[in-house]
Amino acid sequence: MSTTTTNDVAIEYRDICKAYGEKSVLEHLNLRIPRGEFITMIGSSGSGKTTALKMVNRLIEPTSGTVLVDGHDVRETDPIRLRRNIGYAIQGSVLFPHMTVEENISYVPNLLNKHDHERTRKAVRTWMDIVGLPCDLLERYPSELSGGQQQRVGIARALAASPDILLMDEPFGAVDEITRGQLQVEISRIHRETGITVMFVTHDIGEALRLGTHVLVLDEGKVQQYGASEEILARPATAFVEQLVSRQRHACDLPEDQLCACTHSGAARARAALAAM
Ligand SMILES: Nc1ncnc2c1ncn2[C@@H]1O[C@H](COP(=O)(O)OP(=O)(O)OP(=O)(O)O)[C@@H](O)[C@H]1O
Repeated sequence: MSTTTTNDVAIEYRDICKAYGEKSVLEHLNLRIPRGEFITMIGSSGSGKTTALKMVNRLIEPTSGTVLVDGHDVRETDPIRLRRNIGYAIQGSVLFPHMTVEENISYVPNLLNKHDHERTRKAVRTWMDIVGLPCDLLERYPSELSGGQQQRVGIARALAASPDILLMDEPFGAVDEITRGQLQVEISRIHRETGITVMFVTHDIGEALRLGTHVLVLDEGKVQQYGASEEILARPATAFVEQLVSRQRHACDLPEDQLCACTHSGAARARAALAAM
């Protein structure tokens, strides 16, 4: 039985349903995300991942049910205050085009530290370092950066106000494989070092299994499985999850019959597969 108390829970979905007109998009989503977890969300296109993510910072409201952040119903929290504590990074560049890199990253910290610009100046340089960007890019405009650099600036901007929660919607979808690998390493390190709670939407099952402390698999608005990567690989709960992970297993050259068995050796093989990724 879980010993997680309400205080340890960063985000909670309580019986969330969402419909657009007649179309049901999320059905009775119940999920508790403990502080400091890195949740990856994966599923077919249109399965409700972005919808679920955007409910945390109130960009989307549920049709019924309650979303809690730090134990508080988000509907009762001022959206501006709520969003200051929640970083948000999405695919592609969403930087302000008319602002330099420094102005982009310091935008929210400047709102928060109105009188202490030196503190913000130092924080921006620290975040540049953390996301692996040289400070000589600070005076450039977004159009003068590569896609990977823009993505890193977007992550630095999302993190710059030191939020407790980071929402990422396919943040590495628009970059090449090498940059993607580097960004994955960096976001893992940032998560380890800051203890931030991360929700991360991806279409890449390898990325979901590699980055997530827990993986949420959605299909047609319903949770198919929620568990650690080893668990998902070793014991897929539904045919949908089985199909999703089978290609990953082939990539790792693991015998499916052994992975599917509910045995310790299955989990050990799954761990070995993850370590080899
Ligand atoms: N504002 C809207 N009005 C009507 N339907 C919407 C709206 N926003 C999303 N939808 C629909 O809700 C469903 C879920 O969308 P959502 O973006 O949450 O899915 P997703 O799992 O993130 O998809 P993808 O992986 O393709 O990004 C889709 O069928 C989508 O077309």
